[in-house]
Amino acid sequence: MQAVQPIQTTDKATKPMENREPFLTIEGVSKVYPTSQPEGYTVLKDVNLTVYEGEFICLIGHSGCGKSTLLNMVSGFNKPTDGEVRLQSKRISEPGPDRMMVFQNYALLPWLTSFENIYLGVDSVYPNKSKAEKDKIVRDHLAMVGLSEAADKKPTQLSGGMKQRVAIARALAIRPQVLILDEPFGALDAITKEELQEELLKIWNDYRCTVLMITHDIDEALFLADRLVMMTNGPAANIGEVMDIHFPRPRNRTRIMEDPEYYELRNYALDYLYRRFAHDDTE
Ligand SMILES: Nc1ncnc2c1ncn2[C@@H]1O[C@H](COP(=O)(O)OP(=O)(O)OP(=O)(O)O)[C@@H](O)[C@H]1O
Repeated sequence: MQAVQPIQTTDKATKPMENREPFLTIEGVSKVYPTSQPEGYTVLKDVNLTVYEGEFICLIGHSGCGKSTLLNMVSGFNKPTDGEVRLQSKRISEPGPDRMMVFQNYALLPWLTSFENIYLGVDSVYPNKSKAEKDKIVRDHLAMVGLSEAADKKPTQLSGGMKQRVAIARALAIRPQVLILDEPFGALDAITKEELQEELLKIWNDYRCTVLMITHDIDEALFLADRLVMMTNGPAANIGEVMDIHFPRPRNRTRIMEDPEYYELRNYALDYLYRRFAHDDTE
């Protein structure tokens, strides 16, 4: 039997990787939402994370700890109260085509076809490309997610998995540097979810963009991520630990699940979430 390696975690989340420049930097980020109380509600306090180019990062933590708030500050839809988020050396202050988000509820425009939903983003980011070039980008991305046949269908004519494929194609069609996924497979059945996880890994392998993904599913994180960021509970949540996931790529689900380290990591994350940072959801 293969020897089990010690689980590598860090509480600093800024561990330097050999000779690599930080790509995305979350530095001293706090967020306070206004409330009727003068001090407001501190969701996040002093969050620090360094992400390297091409990494696949999953983020896990109990409901309400501030995961979406944190990723919304990377997307630029939300702003830190203190601290800053930088992409390369540029401070993020607003949304931009270098960072695209995919949400659990797909967020497709219901009156547009799959083709038109993707075209809309391509057209706004590449206004100087010809119609033929833009059409080709859309067709290539529909093909990438296996939906060429569904180009003319509207969201109501698509299954949940198909809608999420369109949303992923739409995000990637404009070639973002960072893909931000907020529980993208949370509403899908188990089989569709596994299919899409595998497709996402293939696409990420081809594109090599940097991925930040919120999930509630430890197995999903272990299959997809290079590192699993584990949040503490709110209020004033931050990053408790970061777990390194070293399974070789390309990943094969069966092979990973036969690896004794899989259960070591899984149990470690479960223990973190349900014992050390147990959360009373009735609160
Ligand atoms: N715009 C806002 N104004 C005030 N409070 C907010 C706002 N957005 C989020 N919150 C609060 O901040 C906390 C964190 O919310 P957030 O959605 O970031 O958590 P989460 O970890 O992503 O939760 P979940 O896993 O349930 O999606 C919650 O208590 C939420 O009610």
